[in-house]
Amino acid sequence: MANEYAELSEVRVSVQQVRNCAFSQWYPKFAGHTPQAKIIRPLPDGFLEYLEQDGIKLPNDSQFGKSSYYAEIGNNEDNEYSDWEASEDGEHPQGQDVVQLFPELHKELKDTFREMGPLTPKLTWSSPKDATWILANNTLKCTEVNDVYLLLKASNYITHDLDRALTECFDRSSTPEIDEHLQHELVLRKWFDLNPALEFRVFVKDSAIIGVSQRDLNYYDYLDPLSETFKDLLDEFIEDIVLPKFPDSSFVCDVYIPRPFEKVWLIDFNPFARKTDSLLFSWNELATIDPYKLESDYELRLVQENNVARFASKEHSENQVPKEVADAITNPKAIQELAEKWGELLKMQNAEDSSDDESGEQNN
Ligand SMILES: Nc1ncnc2c1ncn2[C@@H]1O[C@H](COP(=O)(O)OP(=O)(O)OP(=O)(O)O)[C@@H](O)[C@H]1O
Ligand SMILES: [Mg+2]
Repeated sequence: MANEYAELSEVRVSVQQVRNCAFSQWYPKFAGHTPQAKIIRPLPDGFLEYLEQDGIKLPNDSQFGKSSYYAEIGNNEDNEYSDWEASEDGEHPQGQDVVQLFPELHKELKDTFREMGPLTPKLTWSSPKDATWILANNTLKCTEVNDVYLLLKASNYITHDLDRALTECFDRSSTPEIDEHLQHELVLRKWFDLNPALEFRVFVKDSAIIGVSQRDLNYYDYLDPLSETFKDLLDEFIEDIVLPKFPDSSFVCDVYIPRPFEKVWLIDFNPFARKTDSLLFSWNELATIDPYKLESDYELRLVQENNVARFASKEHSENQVPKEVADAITNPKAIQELAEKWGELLKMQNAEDSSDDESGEQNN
């Protein structure tokens, strides 16, 4: 009975390894290989306090120009909320004091939008990927400062960065002072429309690639024939660009390889640790691959046509709605089409149910 189950393989991660993956630690080393970003560091205490507060309050300052969140809302007969009455000075009652917590940062963010245009935010390690539902476009694309606040406030991943980033580290208790001196940063990445099919996660162990996974877990028929092209590009990129500059020999690195498949873009570093999503691999598998004994080349794993259903319930799916529904929200014609499709599906299902009943009756 003793060895009936294989033990879970240990994947040890140190505080230093996690810190190496903080955006500001690696970004300056990879200029020209990673999309443009601005790092704001240190963050004012008032902003961290704001992020930790329950509830979502948005600033509504008239000083720096109007926000679309307030531009069209006014107190009129059609929307007589009781809250409005509390505010006699014409200001939105919700937002009166928020901006006072971090006025300089608020201004800096607005200036950054003016310089950079649309952008996507990230805290020290994590982006608010689980909170896209809160923006009208259902993506991480922000066009104004309030989009940034909404995403960050609505995300559990951001809370994790603030409260539990180092919990998994084996040497954490021996370095308690590190927790106190953790300096968080806000990263503002210039937005570009990337094709999720061409994003990959590269697992590097002891300076060798041990596996690569597609990052978006949908099936794309054109990826398989390109596997060798991707592997050649990745081998060169990790060997020549990443390994000489990244301080660790084991890490997980996210990349983007757009057409015409000549250049690899670095998106992010993550610790080689269980809390990093292993996507199409399992951590047990990754932990037990010995890079010195890899029999053949590493595997670039793609979602196959016949196993899409396995990944049908995706990460953050509790926060997602089908794309058709999201699109339909802004398009009346799409709503009509969606309703028609839905009706057809219901009819089909009813037909199936009644034929099941009939065959059931026959069997009885
Ligand atoms: N500059 C950008 N413009 C548009 N989209 C971007 C940009 N940078 C990143 N993204 C998108 O945001 C996603 C999340 O980014 P990133 O990998 O940095 O987040 P993360 O929170 O570290 O994710 P994980 O938890 O999986 O490590 C990427 O997969 C990519 O699709
Ligand atoms: Mg990451």
